[in-house]
Amino acid sequence: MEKPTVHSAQSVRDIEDTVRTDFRHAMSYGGYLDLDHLLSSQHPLSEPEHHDELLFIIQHQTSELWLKLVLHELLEARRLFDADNLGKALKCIARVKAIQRTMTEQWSVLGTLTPREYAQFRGFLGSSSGFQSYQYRGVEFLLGNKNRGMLRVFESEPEAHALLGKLLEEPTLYDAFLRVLARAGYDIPSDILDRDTSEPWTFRKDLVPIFQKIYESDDTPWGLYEACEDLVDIEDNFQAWRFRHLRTVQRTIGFKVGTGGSSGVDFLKRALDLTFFPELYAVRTEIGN
Ligand code: HEM
Ligand SMILES: N[C@@H](CC(=O)c1ccccc1NC=O)C(=O)O
Repeated sequence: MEKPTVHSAQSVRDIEDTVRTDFRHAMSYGGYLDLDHLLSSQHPLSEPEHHDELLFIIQHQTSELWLKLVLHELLEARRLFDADNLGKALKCIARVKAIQRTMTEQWSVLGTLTPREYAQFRGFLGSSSGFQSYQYRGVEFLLGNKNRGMLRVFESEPEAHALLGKLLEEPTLYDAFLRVLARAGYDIPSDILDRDTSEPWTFRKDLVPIFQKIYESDDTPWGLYEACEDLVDIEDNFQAWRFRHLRTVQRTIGFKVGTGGSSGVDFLKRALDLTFFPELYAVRTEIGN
């Protein structure tokens, strides 16, 4: 006779008696997370409502939540660089890198939106566009892609304008790191340390031998080497996000002009030529054994 198969798995789990069920006077999940607010913040505009507009809204809202945390962590990393607390700064950067990977993988969700589905509600988006994301622009500013002209987009949003104005003036994460290097004894030219930090970063050839020393010397403190590689990782991850955005845009709207007024794919392509930390890439050409 065949043995009966024993199934230990069940389809119902008992709720333990100790599980709390009365939240009239106690903090609950929804209360702590303000879910009423969060989950009533999706307002599709299409009429009749298009099934896929909710996907579009949630993809953007989750991206904005992650960008909020990226900004929070990068600001803390910059503060920790200023305090010469390299270990903790790198912990913040590790979190940023993990968020970036999640944001890049998230494009696969929007990739399920077909061109026709998007065309059916695109008209309801009017002139709104990701180009107007102040948090995205804030991250770019903090990483060194400063552009005063971008502020004009935010003239009708005073808080966003003020935040970007501040980030435009302040030192970038890279500025803060170069100051760490100067304090650690590396010969960073003084005009770099005193530069007008509201200007975009421009390539400095004289930094390349300094990075070469960091990369080639066995005496380099590990944290400094690691910080250099982390910056390269951040730039790499940023470019991967831009590339997936570009490819998603191309498969969804082809070569149509953007709702924000740009040429679309062509405009986005040009962002792939941008670099935050050019010397950290240039040094690779010089590295020997
Ligand atoms: C079907 C989906 C999407 C399409 C067709 C699309 C299209 C575009 C286009 C054409 C631009 C150029 C500016 C313009 O003229 O509008 C742009 C910029 C931008 N989009 Fe999207 N986008 C999509 C999804 C997203 C998502 C999910 C995000 C996440 C936040 C996003 C963030 C941005 C950002 C930050 C920019 C500015 C990029 C830059 O300055 O280089 N986009 N998008
Ligand atoms: N620029 C997009 C529209 C778009 O994607 C969008 C519209 C409103 C809010 C966020 C958006 N996302 C990224 O640009 C387009 O041209 O179709």
